[in-house]
Amino acid sequence: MNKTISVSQIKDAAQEAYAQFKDNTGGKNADYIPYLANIDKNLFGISICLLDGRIITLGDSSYRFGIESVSKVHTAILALRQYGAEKVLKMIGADATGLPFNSIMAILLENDHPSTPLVNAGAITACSMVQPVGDSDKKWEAIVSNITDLCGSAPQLIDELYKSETATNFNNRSIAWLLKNYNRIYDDPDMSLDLYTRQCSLGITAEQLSIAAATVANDGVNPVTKKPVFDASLSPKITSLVATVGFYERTGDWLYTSGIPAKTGVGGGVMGIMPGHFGISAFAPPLDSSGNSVKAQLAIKYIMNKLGISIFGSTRFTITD
Ligand SMILES: NC(=O)CC[C@H](N)C(=O)O
Repeated sequence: MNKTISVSQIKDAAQEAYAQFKDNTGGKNADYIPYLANIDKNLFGISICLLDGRIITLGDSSYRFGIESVSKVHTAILALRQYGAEKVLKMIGADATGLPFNSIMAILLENDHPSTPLVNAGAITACSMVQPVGDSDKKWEAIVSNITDLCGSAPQLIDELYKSETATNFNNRSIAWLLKNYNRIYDDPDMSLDLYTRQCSLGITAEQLSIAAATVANDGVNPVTKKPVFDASLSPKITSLVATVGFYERTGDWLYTSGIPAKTGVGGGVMGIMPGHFGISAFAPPLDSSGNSVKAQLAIKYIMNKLGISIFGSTRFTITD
């Protein structure tokens, strides 16, 4: 089936989602990172970036929140840019773990068979791969400049979050050294962990994340700045990683109900990719038991279902004025 969807239909669906879920009180802020526990739980924003560069925003879409695990997508893209698709598959992998994002059990079970850059272990490995290996400052510059290219504007480090997370990331410290034990980390483990912690502490807006998602949906060309960021051949690789594990152990339920590959973070952000059509992001701090924003999930699901589209469906659609 073919159909057209107008920009005003998309705007209406987003507005309805915003109005319907604004006062939802489900979920609870992440509390294992002290900074996140204190963020206003009523914040709620939605942003959709179309491939012609138009952006539809609602609510707190320009509030800077902790990007957290959504940054795993960005740094996976950087590893893909620097190493290519084949090497990333060999050095990290592209499988779901089926376990929580910070699982140590997953590493033990996988032994030397790697998984994905979109859980903590693989994301720390991705940070270890960022070139130039051995140079923390230059690696950090590469990570930030890649995120800037994808979002079309710079993220800003939330120093308090970085300190809060560094002081409490004991589980991630174990992961970094366990990776070393299995030869699955390619730079100094402490440095790789610090880069990972810092990238998670970057402040980002829902609007910026929707632009980054739209860049993936647009074969690597940022639809707002028009800058080519990565080779078009990498887009399906990135979307497949996001589809496989974007919601950790809840990824199947998410894809089944929403129809869009998306990645979450415990800061409350979600970024979804609709290849060839748009990038979408929603942000609200309270999370479900797997660390995924309750309101962001509800909003994105509502919009997808209202528009009647799914990455798995046979309906082909064109977005018109
Ligand atoms: N799921 C997340 O967003 C987790 C990110 C967080 N920095 C952590 O490593 O625990």
